[in-house]
Amino acid sequence: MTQVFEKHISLVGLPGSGKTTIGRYLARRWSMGYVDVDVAIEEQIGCAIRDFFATEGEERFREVEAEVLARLLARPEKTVVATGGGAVLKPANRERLRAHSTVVYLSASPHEIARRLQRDTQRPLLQVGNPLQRLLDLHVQRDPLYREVADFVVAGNGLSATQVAQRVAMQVELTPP
Ligand SMILES: Nc1ncnc2c1ncn2[C@@H]1O[C@H](COP(=O)(O)OP(=O)(O)OP(=O)(O)O)[C@@H](O)[C@H]1O
Ligand SMILES: O=C(O)C1=C[C@@H](O)[C@@H](O)[C@H](O)C1
Ligand SMILES: [Mg+2]
Repeated sequence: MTQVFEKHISLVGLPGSGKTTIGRYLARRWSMGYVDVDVAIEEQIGCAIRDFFATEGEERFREVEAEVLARLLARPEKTVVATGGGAVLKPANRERLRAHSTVVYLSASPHEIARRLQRDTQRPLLQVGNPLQRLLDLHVQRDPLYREVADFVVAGNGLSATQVAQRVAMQVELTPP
């Protein structure tokens, strides 16, 4: 179903909450473009985010992330935007997300996400001895920020990625913002 939206559709949530997976589904469903901010950042920096974190540090990464997000949200053609898990940390990013997109928070419990990402080696923030504890800490810090920026909150615990994607689609289609 081709949909005409006045704003981009942005997905926010913890690492592993399904932003990339569900973003791709929605873009296909609505015949819209899709962009993964992490991929756009890697194109700009010319290396893996994991390596950039290691060499340049998180603060520099957040600056690049803010630049890339601003550029993508300024594009006129409406796209589905899968943000990085930490995009909501900067107030300027939250303002831009709200101004230029309908924001969906994919909420999922740290326990569920830890199960999904058991064998992950790509997410720098989770390459620690106790990834579950890290996810619990990130959840405490970020859940209020994801909620602050969100037009819709969709809970994914116990649902498949397809089920979550269908719920997001129904919400956005039934309640056009
Ligand atoms: N609702 C779901 N149920 C089960 N598995 C899921 C669900 N959503 C995503 N997954 C799986 O969890 C993993 C992480 O999902 P994904 O890469 O889409 O998360 P992300 O939010 O984009 O993470 P990041 O912020 O690190 O980019 C993938 O293997 C994906 O298939
Ligand atoms: O949660 C985070 O802070 C991050 C999530 C990823 O999407 C990447 O943007 C990066 O690894 C940082
Ligand atoms: Mg992703």
